[in-house]
Amino acid sequence: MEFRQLEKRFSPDSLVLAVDTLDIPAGEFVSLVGPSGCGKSTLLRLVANLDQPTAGQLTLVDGQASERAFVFQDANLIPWRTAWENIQLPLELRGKLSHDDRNAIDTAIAMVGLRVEDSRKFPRMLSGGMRMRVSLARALVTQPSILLMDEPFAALDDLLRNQLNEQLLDLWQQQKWTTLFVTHNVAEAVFLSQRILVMHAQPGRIVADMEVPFAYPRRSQLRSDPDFARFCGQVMGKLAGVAAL
Ligand SMILES: Nc1ncnc2c1ncn2[C@@H]1O[C@H](COP(=O)(O)OP(=O)(O)OP(=O)(O)O)[C@@H](O)[C@H]1O
Repeated sequence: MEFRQLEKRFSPDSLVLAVDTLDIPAGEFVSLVGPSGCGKSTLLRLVANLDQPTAGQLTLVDGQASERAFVFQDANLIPWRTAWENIQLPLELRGKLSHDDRNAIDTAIAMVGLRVEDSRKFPRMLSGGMRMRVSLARALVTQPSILLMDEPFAALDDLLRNQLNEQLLDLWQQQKWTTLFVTHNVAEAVFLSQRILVMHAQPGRIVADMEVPFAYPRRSQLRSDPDFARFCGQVMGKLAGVAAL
């Protein structure tokens, strides 16, 4: 993913996002952190092709443009469809469902740890964590090469969030999507990512590009490692520097 002099304005006199040079290799897990309104979601929307830059270029190389999937903070499920039927939706939009599509749905359900009996339920019958698993399965069913996640676990309790973080990492290690993950939680960004981009507001710019020095697979014990706490402190320091600007 190559960003070159990329700019986004919503009106001529307000520059919301400016990314001069940024390269994200295929398969990398990158988190974006920064103050509210600094343009994190805008950057994700540009990568998702949900919005267009007003200047510059964003190039997706190596066939990455083929499939991009987006997971939002709100699971955004259709209430009158079962979980299974929600997951089926992106395949349905491509055309008539094939036998392979049905297998892909079953695989996605198994990947996110959803029970088959829960996949037959309607969203209102599922917990917040299960709804997020359905939302993730709906993103994964298309076998994306790019996964865009905008605070997907922010509404969940810490225990569940940690569990889902670990499961997400296991899946990423198997599937190696190029992943852009927006979060306000520094520990979550450090636990998940290979690289953290710290952003600054007005206009949204990347002010620090930090490599996370922990090997995969990462297990829950990492969260109580003093080196983990130290690195979180460094990221917090960059964020505090941004807030002080
Ligand atoms: N469609 C739009 N029209 C006008 N302004 C917009 C639009 N979308 C976003 N903005 C503005 O662009 C800026 C960046 O918004 P964005 O949602 O990308 O920030 P963010 O970093 O994701 O914020 P948060 O952490 O609060 O979710 C904000 O000032 C916002 O008001």
